[in-house]
Amino acid sequence: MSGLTATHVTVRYGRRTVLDDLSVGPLSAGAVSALLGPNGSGKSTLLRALAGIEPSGATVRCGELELSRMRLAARARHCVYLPQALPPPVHLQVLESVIAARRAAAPAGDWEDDEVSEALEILGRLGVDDLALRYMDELSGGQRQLVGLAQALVRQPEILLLDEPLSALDLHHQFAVMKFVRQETRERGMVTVVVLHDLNIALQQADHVVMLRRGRIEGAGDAREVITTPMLHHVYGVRARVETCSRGRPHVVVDGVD
Ligand SMILES: Nc1ncnc2c1ncn2[C@@H]1O[C@H](COP(=O)(O)OP(=O)(O)OP(=O)(O)O)[C@@H](O)[C@H]1O
Repeated sequence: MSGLTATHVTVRYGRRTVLDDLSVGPLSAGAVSALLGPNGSGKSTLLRALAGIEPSGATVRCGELELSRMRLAARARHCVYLPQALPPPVHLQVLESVIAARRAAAPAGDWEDDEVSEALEILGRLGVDDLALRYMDELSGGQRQLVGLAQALVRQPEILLLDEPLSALDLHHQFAVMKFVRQETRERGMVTVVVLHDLNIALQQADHVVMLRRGRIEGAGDAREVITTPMLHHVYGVRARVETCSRGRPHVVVDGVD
């Protein structure tokens, strides 16, 4: 499957136009693309427009799939969106909730026989299989975020849209989750788009970045080419350097704000 492309993305909230005729992509299959930018720059709005849950008039295509012509339920079978704010937890065991997500993705009568082992495997790869029999409404914020990721990944979408999936996670889980998401993206040839605030994670983990500012795309491409001193000043209003650490990896160091 080739990449995801969206053209003519226009979103208005009341009289305010937040995204004005934006074009994004192609965002490659088998690659992780990161949406970056300051608070309020339009990252979540763009992600919701890609998912089809924010009316935008956009044409959204992925390979042969004309997503913008599909009804939401059909679109959701190809494209899984994990919102920034997860819905309030229900009184379900973690394992039940992951299996329910898997079932929601499959047409009735087409359920997997081994859905318990599949759900446990995903939970295990996220390092939370020990939570399988705990109840969702008794989990911490970070644990809920990890289970939300398991629910998204178990649906095996062609397109995975994650809005700040690391926001509640500790250092270990931030890296473990990005590693897992990268592996799954490559192995399954998914198009993965993830909203991130941590530019160092984007530099290390994203194959492609899109930098937004006030609803406009200021740069798109390889993270090292987009995340530069002038760009950081222009977009975030910070005085910053992109240093190379002792292992040869780029790292953003902020010296001050304007
Ligand atoms: N439901 C809404 N009604 C009105 N305005 C909204 C709504 N949702 C978002 N906005 C506005 O649209 C703009 C873009 O918001 P969006 O949530 O897409 O930004 P963001 O880049 O994801 O921000 P953050 O990093 O803070 O999550 C902001 O100015 C925001 O106030």
